[in-house]
Amino acid sequence: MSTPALSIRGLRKAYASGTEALKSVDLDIASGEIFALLGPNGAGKTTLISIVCGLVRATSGEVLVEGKHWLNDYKGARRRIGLVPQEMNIDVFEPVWNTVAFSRELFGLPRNDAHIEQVLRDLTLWDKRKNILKDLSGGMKRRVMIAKALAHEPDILFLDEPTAGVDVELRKEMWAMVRLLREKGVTIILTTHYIEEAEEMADRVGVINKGELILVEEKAELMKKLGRKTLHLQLAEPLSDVPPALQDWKPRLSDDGLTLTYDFDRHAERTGIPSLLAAMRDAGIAFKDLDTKQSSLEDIFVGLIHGGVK
Ligand SMILES: Nc1ncnc2c1ncn2[C@@H]1O[C@H](COP(=O)(O)OP(=O)(O)OP(=O)(O)O)[C@@H](O)[C@H]1O
Repeated sequence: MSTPALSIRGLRKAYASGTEALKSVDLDIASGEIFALLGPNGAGKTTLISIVCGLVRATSGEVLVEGKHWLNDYKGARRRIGLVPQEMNIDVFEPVWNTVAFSRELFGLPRNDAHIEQVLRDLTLWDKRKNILKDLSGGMKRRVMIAKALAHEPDILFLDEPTAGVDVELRKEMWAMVRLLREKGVTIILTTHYIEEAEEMADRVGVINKGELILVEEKAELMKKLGRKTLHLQLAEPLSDVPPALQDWKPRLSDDGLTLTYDFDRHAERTGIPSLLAAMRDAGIAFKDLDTKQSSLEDIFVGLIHGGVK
């Protein structure tokens, strides 16, 4: 395997308050991949990013950027990384061009107007380069944040909850933007609460909970391995409750009493469907229609956080 863009080994962080935000995390990120780090509030996502970006000091463990030990080459490693933080850290009275170009200067790099122009063009901000940030839409301001993080030509880009609180249209626009960046060879690590975002974009998904990386998996593999299906039965007559005869299958009844939903493992030898249908027939419960649906990554995620990996 070629050298990972990023290697994290035994990373631990205990804050002075005593909170163990990270408990020995190991993770390799391949060059050019989009990796989504999923986790509930307080799972340790921001702490992980902050350590890799040099904003927070780890209690122990190591971080290698393109095979180089981070601590031996802090400046070099940091230059390879761009960070788009959750909070917008921009001066709203500055023009777009200055904001982005200044970010590059902060890394002590020589001026490179051609690169800044390319970044602004890629992010469709070129026409707005002279506008002050205050006059831009929310979506454009977010793009300026990305442009700032790309100004010093990093190979790895961290996006900390890139679409938190934005509308659906803007979220889709951001996704398109991230894909374009990947096509240009940037390795992307994003944290998100939105399962849909990971499902839509990531090559691999990591699930972090209470400071522990409980799962790292190819997204497609994850869906296949843990994917459960749901059977929906449209009943001929409404039920007021799930009848005792069906309790073994733990089906859920919709509020209107007209739909029974049953989760099953499509890889299991016995899905439980024939016996459920037989029990319904014996109990005199007729249905008009039935269909099955693949569980989403969201269902898998909720199952992992609350029930552990089976
Ligand atoms: N500076 C700090 N001092 C003390 N505890 C902290 C500090 N920063 C974070 N924590 C704690 O560490 C844990 C992990 O927090 P972190 O912000 O990394 O989680 P997160 O997954 O990014 O959460 P969110 O999705 O809400 O941003 C939490 O329990 C949090 O309260």
